[in-house]
Amino acid sequence: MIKAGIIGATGYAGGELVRLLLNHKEVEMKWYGSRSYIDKKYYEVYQNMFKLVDDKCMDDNMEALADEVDVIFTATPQGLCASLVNEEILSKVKIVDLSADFRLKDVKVYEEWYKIQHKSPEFIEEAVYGLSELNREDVKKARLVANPGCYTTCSILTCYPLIKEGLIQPETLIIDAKSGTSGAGRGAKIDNLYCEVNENIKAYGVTTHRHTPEIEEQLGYAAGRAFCLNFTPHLVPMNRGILVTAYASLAQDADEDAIRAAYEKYYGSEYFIRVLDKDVCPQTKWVEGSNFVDVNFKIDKRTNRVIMMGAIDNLVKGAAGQAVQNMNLMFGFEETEGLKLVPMFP
Ligand SMILES: NC(=O)C1=CN([C@@H]2O[C@H](COP(=O)(O)OP(=O)(O)OC[C@H]3O[C@@H](n4cnc5c(N)ncnc54)[C@H](OP(=O)(O)O)[C@@H]3O)[C@@H](O)[C@H]2O)C=CC1
Ligand SMILES: CC(=O)N[C@@H](CCC(=O)OP(=O)(O)O)C(=O)O
Repeated sequence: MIKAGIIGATGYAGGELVRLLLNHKEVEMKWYGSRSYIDKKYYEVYQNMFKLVDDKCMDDNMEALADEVDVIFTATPQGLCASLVNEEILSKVKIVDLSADFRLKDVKVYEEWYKIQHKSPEFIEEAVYGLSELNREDVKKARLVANPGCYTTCSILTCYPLIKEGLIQPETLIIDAKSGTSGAGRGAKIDNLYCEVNENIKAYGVTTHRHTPEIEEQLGYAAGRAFCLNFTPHLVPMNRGILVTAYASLAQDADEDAIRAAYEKYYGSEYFIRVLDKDVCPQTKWVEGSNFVDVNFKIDKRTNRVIMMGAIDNLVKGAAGQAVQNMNLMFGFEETEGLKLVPMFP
């Protein structure tokens, strides 16, 4: 058994990590990190943990935590992990950072989109982008994994095979994404009040959302060249779930058979990615509570464009589930351990 600690255990992503790790046969949960709830019982923060977790919340001291556990998850706001990590800590523990601190390889891009100064750029190069399906071998060897964002996970996985196989023109790519409100975290914000979200749908971060450079960077590697795309997120009145609808012009010679073959080539043997049957459009409910991503596509012959679709649970594959999948790879466990969750429906 390995010992695990979470900094930011009281947030939505941290709470989901606790739920998954309590069911993981190789992990013992040791540290429920928080700033606001130190010395309160964890179940007082999340009553669904009553009789399941008796521990108290601890502070967010990464130095002390590194002496107690084998793996640290940082499920904290942007900038925090980068401000705490150092070589001594990384020589003792492995870290899976759920924030964006180590996702972008160019620190200038990070500072421009996140509007904060990066506190430990020396670890950016070493950090492995933790999209397990694309970077499995590197994740296995990593000390520091940058867990991808929720929109980015769904967007990249939905489009990757077509870009990698040259079946679409990358510069024409437009990604429209919709998320449930848990994507915004547990903190009180006016934008997330019931009256603002219920019976409503709105775009936000148009042309400025910070997941844009992350998607561009990863899909740029697949394309073999840098390119720009349009990414527009929307907030919808659901608790969980992300639906991506992406549009791109077909490359010459790309047809339905070639596209289906590309999805099968990259995802046919993946446990967590399901390429749905022809004409079946992904729905967030079909993956809710699970670590699955469902993808599919349709060609519009009138416009010679392909519409790619993907659905994930933002808190599972989009955050905590993917973090556990990465941890499994880093410690040589079965990749699916603790994650063979059947989706909840309805
Ligand atoms: N929600 C989602 O769907 C996804 C979230 N993420 C990322 O995961 C991370 C956590 O997100 P989420 O759970 O949604 O956010 P929440 O706002 O729900 O939780 C934030 C957590 O961080 C802790 N925290 C806040 N400020 C500090 C600080 N200065 N020092 C130490 N701890 C602090 C909070 O603890 P306390 O209040 O007890 O002090 C809380 O546990 C973020 O980086 C987010 O971008 C990634 C993918 C998806
Ligand atoms: C609905 C909603 O607000 N979603 C969040 C994305 C959550 C996420 O994945 O964020 P990080 O990249 O910061 O880890 C947002 O748009 O900011």
